[in-house]
Amino acid sequence: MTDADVRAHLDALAKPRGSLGRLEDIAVRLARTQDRLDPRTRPRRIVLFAGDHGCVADGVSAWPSAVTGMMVATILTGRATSNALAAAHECPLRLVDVGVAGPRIEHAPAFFRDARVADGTASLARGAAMTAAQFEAAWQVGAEEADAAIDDGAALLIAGEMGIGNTTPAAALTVLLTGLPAAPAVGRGAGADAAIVANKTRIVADAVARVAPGLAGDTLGTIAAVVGYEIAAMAGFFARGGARGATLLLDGYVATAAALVAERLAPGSVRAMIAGHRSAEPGHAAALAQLGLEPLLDWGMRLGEGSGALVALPLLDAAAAVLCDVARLDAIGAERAD
Ligand SMILES: Cc1cc2ncn([C@H]3O[C@H](COP(=O)(O)O)[C@@H](O)[C@H]3O)c2cc1C
Ligand SMILES: O=C(O)c1cccnc1
Repeated sequence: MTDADVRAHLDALAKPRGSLGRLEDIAVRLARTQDRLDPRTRPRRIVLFAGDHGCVADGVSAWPSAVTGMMVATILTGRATSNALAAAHECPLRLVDVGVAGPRIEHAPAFFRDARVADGTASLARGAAMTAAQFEAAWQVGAEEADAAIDDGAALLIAGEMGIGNTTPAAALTVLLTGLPAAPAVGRGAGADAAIVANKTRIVADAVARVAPGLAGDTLGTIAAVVGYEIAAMAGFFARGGARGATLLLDGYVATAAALVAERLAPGSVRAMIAGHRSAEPGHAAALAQLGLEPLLDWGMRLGEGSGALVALPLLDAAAAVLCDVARLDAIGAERAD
């Protein structure tokens, strides 16, 4: 199926040609991700992956690592932004601890999974963030989550993340995998001031300079040196979900860094991806451009947790509804005048 096939289908519906404007472009993209003229956005699922980052001790975030655990606890009570938006848009949510550093959750609800690979990464400022084996373990957790969602019928998948410090590995991966210099790849994350941004920029530049020579020879090991557990899990989630024919709706800068990893290690994953929005993080545009993706929204959002993808989700519902539920012009007895 080609773009032209989807356009021909849209043009045969009971409406003037092109009258739904950009919604028709979104419909084409959605249909192509599932290779069908009647793509589905339901059932769907958002999986939030949580992890901590050793580099927070090196001063890359405005927030301490303990906030990751606090937000995990908040998500478990159903009162985080991600819970609110997921509920608003009827998207079942799961939460997976793949590398949080704090105490383990006890007596968790069924939507939580403890799949902790380690108690946070080592600092990418001082050496490898994780080993190749740890990367593969986290990737596998994400792949299992995609399998479980698709086995339950999900046609559309969103990955979200919670991990104080994770815009630093996201920037390092963007620099490593797009060639963007460190300065335009590094932003304020969850509210870093100018001094933190300067320190973060130096740490990202140094880490990438240290590991980049290994990229061609040991791609997985090089990525592992600057990744985070939640990012590795999101990459495995995307690679498996895309391979099994689900639509992948991307969130912001951190999720897109995972998408870059997925595409590098499982080429072709990008065919399943739709970019929900462009984050306020300055490197996001370059990361999306590397993947050839146009964001649906550009609203200055910079939260993560899958929030931008969840806000964009109704646009895909609208595109699917048009493709699936609108009558053909010939079926109502009319002829084209346009
Ligand atoms: C209360 C709170 C809730 C969040 N939800 C997502 N993030 C987002 O901000 C963090 C990344 O920014 P940085 O790299 O600057 O630390 C991640 O946890 C990300 O999910 C949050 C951050 C905070 C503080
Ligand atoms: O765009 C993102 O993914 C993002 C931006 C700021 C903080 N956390 C995540």
